[in-house]
Amino acid sequence: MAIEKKKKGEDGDNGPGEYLLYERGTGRVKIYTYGAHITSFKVGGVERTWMSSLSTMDGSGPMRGGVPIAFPQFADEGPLKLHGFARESIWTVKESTEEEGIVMELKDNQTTREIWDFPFTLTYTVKLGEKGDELNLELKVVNEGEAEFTFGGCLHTYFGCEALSVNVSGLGGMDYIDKCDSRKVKKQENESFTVPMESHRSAEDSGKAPELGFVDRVYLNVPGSYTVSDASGSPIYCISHTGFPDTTVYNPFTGDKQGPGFPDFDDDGYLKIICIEPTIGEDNRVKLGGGEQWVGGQRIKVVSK
Ligand SMILES: O=P(O)(O)OC[C@H]1O[C@H](O)[C@H](O)[C@@H](O)[C@@H]1O
Repeated sequence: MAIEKKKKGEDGDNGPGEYLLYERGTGRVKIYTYGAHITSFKVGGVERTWMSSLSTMDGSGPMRGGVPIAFPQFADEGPLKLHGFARESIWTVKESTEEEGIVMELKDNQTTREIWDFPFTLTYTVKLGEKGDELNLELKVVNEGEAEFTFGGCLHTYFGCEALSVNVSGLGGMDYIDKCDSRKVKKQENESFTVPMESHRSAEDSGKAPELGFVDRVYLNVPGSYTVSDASGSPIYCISHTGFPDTTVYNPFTGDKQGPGFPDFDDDGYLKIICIEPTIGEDNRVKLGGGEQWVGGQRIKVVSK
């Protein structure tokens, strides 16, 4: 099989609807039409993303893990529901071939118009490289109307890893909004970033003692090229993005994951993931005139076996 389309419930699947399994080389991707949400990316049989075992899977809300798509709003940076509606919409499969990948589309409809009154087409292309160890994600936004609109968003990629021992390089010298510290703008001095040592949710924000480890940062105007390495310095993922101005780095660590906003996050989930999300944050929202288009993408190369 190169690509197989599966119906809701087929093969005992407990997910929110139709899904596709896509294989190329040693790579394998599982993606639902609900949210155009990738819930699995394996290379050589090893899972490289992560899904929470507590995730909603019945289509009644966003799924926790994999690669959710946020559009037309990033996080709570605007009037819409957290991360907008794209991750909870049903997309249409436009194309699915081994070489060209899977192309899914979302157009405005009555539901989206009630939330955000603009005509648009989103096209999401998910393509494995020939060997299967590289995954290319591309999101295209077209303004199908005449009036200008602005949008934010992200590809909220959850990378599976030993979160407490990895290093992320490529963020040194960057300014970031520390969402765990009253959105203060700070500069990352070190070239290399590790989860537990540098960051904490401030007492001011949580109302509790600072929690070592909670990371929720939006790095601004980044070049967008990162390497996630293990404790011995061996690279695990080489990641780059285009089009998106910002990068969010996110790991909820202990404590807040069990708060009202995180009932779907495994208790030990923070040990297993780091999110590195190509982002269009509040200050860099994209303006699209009638008929104009915008394209952004993330490239993930899996380096470790
Ligand atoms: O809980 P979710 O809606 O999936 O959002 C998860 C997270 O997404 C981004 O990383 C934001 O920066 C976080 O502030 C938010 O908590």
